[in-house]
Order: sequence, then C-alpha cells, then structure tokens
Amino acid sequence: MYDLYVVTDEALSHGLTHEEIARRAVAGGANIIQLRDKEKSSRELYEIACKMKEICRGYALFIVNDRVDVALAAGADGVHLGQSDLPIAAVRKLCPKNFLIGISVGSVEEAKEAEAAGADYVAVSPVFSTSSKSDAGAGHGIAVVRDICSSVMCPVIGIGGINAENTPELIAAGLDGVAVISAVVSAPDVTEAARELSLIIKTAKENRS
Ligand SMILES: Cc1ncc(COP(=O)(O)OP(=O)(O)O)c(N)n1
Ligand SMILES: Cc1nc(C(=O)O)sc1CCOP(=O)(O)O
Ligand SMILES: [Mg+2]
Repeated sequence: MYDLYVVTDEALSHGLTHEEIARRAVAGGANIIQLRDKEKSSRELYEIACKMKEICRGYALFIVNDRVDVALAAGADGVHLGQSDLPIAAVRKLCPKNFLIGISVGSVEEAKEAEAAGADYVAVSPVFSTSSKSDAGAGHGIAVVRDICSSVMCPVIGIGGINAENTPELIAAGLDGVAVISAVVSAPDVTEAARELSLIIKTAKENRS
C-alpha cells in the first residue's frame, strides 16, 4: 500500500501543475500522492486538492501536507504532519474514521512516540541529504532506517534523496515504501519514472521475502 509515495512540487517539475504531476504519477503506478505547496492560498490549495482527490480516486491514496483543514475540506484520505505541527491526538479528534495521519521522524524515539500516539505511518526524514527541501538537514542514513523499521509495527517509509539506485537497499533495510519528489517529479517522463521505481520497489520486496 505504501510502495511508491509521490510528493508533488510544481517548482521542481518541468512546468507541470500539481494535478498533472498526480495524473502522470498515478498512471505510472504511484500508490500515494501528497499535495505539498507552501506558497498557495488556502482557497487555491482547496481547489487543487479537490481535483487531485478525483485524480487519485480508486488508484492511489491522496494526502495533504501540513494542512489538516484543507485535507478535511477536500475529502482527502489523510494528512502528513511534521514534528512542529499539531499533535496527532489533537488532529485525530477532528478527523473521520480511517483518516490517515503520517508524521516525519528522525529517530527511534520519535518513531515510537508517533506510533504510541496513533500514527498510521512514520516517514524517516531525510534518509539522505537532498536539495528538494532547503531545511531538511543532514541525512540520517541507512542504519537509522534499519533501527526505526525494527522498532515500530506501523508502516515506515523514507524520504529525502531517494532514487532508483538506492531504493533496493532501503527496502532491504525494512522500509515499507519510499517517498520521492525529484526522482519522479523532475524526471523527463513522470509516468515512466514512477513505473520504473514502482517495479524496483516490488522486486526489492520480493527479494527480501
Ligand atoms: C512523506 C513525507 N515525509 C516527510 C515530509 C516532511 O514533512 P515536514 O517535516 O513537516 O516538512 P515539510 O514537508 O512540511 O516542509 C513530507 N512532507 N512528506
Ligand atoms: C518533502 C521532503 N521532506 C523531507 C524531510 O526530510 O523532511 S525531504 C523532502 C524532499 C524530498 O525530495 P527528493 O525526493 O527530491 O529528495
Ligand atoms: Mg510539514
């Protein structure tokens, strides 16, 4: 379910809108799409989110970054929170049953705390250094990924500097899925990049079982 998680970013795409990135990534087999945009107004985000929800319907889960209000208003499947956002328990009170809450973590302690608070997934952030998020900080590396994966029961994904080359070792380390921007969004052919990465993830999962 969490195999390939694509985070949209218009600035890092070759002129595509959030909706078009989502359409192409879903066509390539992405399982989760996240709307991430720090610039747009609430109204703009809401309108985009409504369209993305329809694009994803029946094919992929649709998550909104940061904005619980936009996620709820647009009928998204969930929200992705950072460590400085509202606590999971507070968000849970606002949301319908089955609403997904994911959260960024950088250590085993944060991952255990998130799981105890009821997170549906945790995202090791960043796994490697990346230029796609200016304040991401240094990568935690594969050893931290392995430690987190063996410390919690909830799904663990990774984000930051992940691509077709390093995905197999991350899946072998225990990740349930990988989240990417540039590896898919900045590719010349978004659909083909998503298709290739999906296949790499599936193959890596088969090889570990
Ligand atoms: C899947 C996923 N993982 C991590 C993040 C980063 O969230 P956050 O730490 O809140 O930083 P911003 O993305 O809000 O800048 C994410 N968005 N998605
Ligand atoms: C959205 C995001 N969050 C991160 C974190 O570490 O919290 S890194 C990141 C961007 C990931 O982009 P790319 O796949 O191009 O490295
Ligand atoms: Mg955030």
